[in-house]
Amino acid sequence: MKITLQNIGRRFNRDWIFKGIDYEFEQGTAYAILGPNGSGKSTLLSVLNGSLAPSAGEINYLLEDRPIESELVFKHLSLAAPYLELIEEFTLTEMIDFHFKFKKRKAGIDDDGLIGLLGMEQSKNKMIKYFSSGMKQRLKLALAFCSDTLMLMLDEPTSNLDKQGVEWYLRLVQQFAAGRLTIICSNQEHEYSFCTHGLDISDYKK
Ligand SMILES: Nc1ncnc2c1ncn2[C@@H]1O[C@H](COP(=O)(O)OP(=O)(O)OP(=O)(O)O)[C@@H](O)[C@H]1O
Repeated sequence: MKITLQNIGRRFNRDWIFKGIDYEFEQGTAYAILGPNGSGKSTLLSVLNGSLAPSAGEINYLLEDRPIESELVFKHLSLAAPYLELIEEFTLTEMIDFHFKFKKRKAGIDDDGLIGLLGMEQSKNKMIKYFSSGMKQRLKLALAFCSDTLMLMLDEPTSNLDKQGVEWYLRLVQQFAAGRLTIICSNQEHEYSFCTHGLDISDYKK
């Protein structure tokens, strides 16, 4: 999988959030999208995952050298972000089963394996609405990591996680990000320090 940006810009009304981004994202590499609060990291991630059209420029996706339409890109990616909601009325087991109706599981990841990875054996039948904010964040991350997708896009992955949660996240990165195209939106070094490439939104403000 490869994503190519040519002269990409996005504006809301008359305000350009970023302009003139030329960049390539390649399979097997981890990228950090950096910048202060409100600089446009989540906006760029939405452009990259096909949920927001750019206002200028061209974005192209190649899967094994074949082009993919931006409307179909979602099939190949997993996204975890603060603005993505879990289904509060589901129990943990129901949420996992629902998620994997749409995405293939990574080999060897059954319900018990995933619940073990989360350390939530006691909460199998608890409704998501009774989960703490850290438990919800762990669940979003685990569902993204354990889906068999080529691209992993994580926006503020350690929000609501305590120190142990951050260590848990970094172990999942080691275990499940290898070989994928990984993109982390962040302004906290501990959550992106494993990334080998960085794109700073502040460089594209004009
Ligand atoms: N739908 C929208 N309509 C108008 N303005 C928007 C919209 N979405 C985002 N913006 C604006 O675009 C700018 C960038 O927002 P974005 O959420 O991408 O920043 P961010 O770098 O991810 O911020 P944070 O670190 O706080 O999450 C902000 O000024 C925001 O108000």
